[in-house]
Amino acid sequence: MQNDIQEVLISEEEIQSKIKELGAQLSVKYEGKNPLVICVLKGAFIFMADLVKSITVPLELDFMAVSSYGVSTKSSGVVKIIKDLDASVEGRDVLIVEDIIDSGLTLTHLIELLKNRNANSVCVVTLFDKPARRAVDLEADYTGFTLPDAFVVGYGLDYAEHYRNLPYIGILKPEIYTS
Ligand SMILES: O=P(O)(O)OC[C@H]1O[C@H](OP(=O)(O)OP(=O)(O)O)[C@H](O)[C@@H]1O
Ligand code: HPA
Ligand SMILES: [Mg+2]
Repeated sequence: MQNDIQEVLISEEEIQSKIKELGAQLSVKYEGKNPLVICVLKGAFIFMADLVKSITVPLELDFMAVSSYGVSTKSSGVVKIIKDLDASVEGRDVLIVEDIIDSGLTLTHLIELLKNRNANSVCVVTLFDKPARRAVDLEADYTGFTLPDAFVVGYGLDYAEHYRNLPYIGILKPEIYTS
């Protein structure tokens, strides 16, 4: 698996220290509240698990599975809901936890959906952002790292369902997805 990586972009240590910072900021933001923290599966599962350990206010968790990439390195533009939330978001302060914002299509769709379901507030935290690839005007409220325009894997992010378990973020050798 490591042999398929051309370059490590962000190390495990850098990721863990950034998540502690984000957790501290979110703990201040949600002081006195009981946010509903939504993990956008599958990619955000590792970030969500690490992030909530650094948030000190009481919170509830829910999970939603969406997919727009399939086995491709480009968004299909169609956001498929594979698993919906268990809880109602009506009147709730919702924190969406994403691993990466690329075209922005996934999040635009989700934010719209949660607002239509009458969430009291919707805030987005993403660990990674690739602003160069945006197809719609969208910015997260909290961002961990800004990435160059390259397809990356690791720390939850996959290529054709592989590499999610790498503890760092790396760029895949081009021959892996062009062959
Ligand atoms: O800004 P966008 O261009 O919409 O891309 C970002 C989304 O794409 C990836 O999910 P994917 O569809 O690959 O599903 P996965 O999390 O199950 O891998 C990623 O985890 C984000 O949810
Ligand atoms: O760079 C990426 N890697 C993996 N999944 C993704 N989904 C959007 N962008 C990416
Ligand atoms: Mg994916």
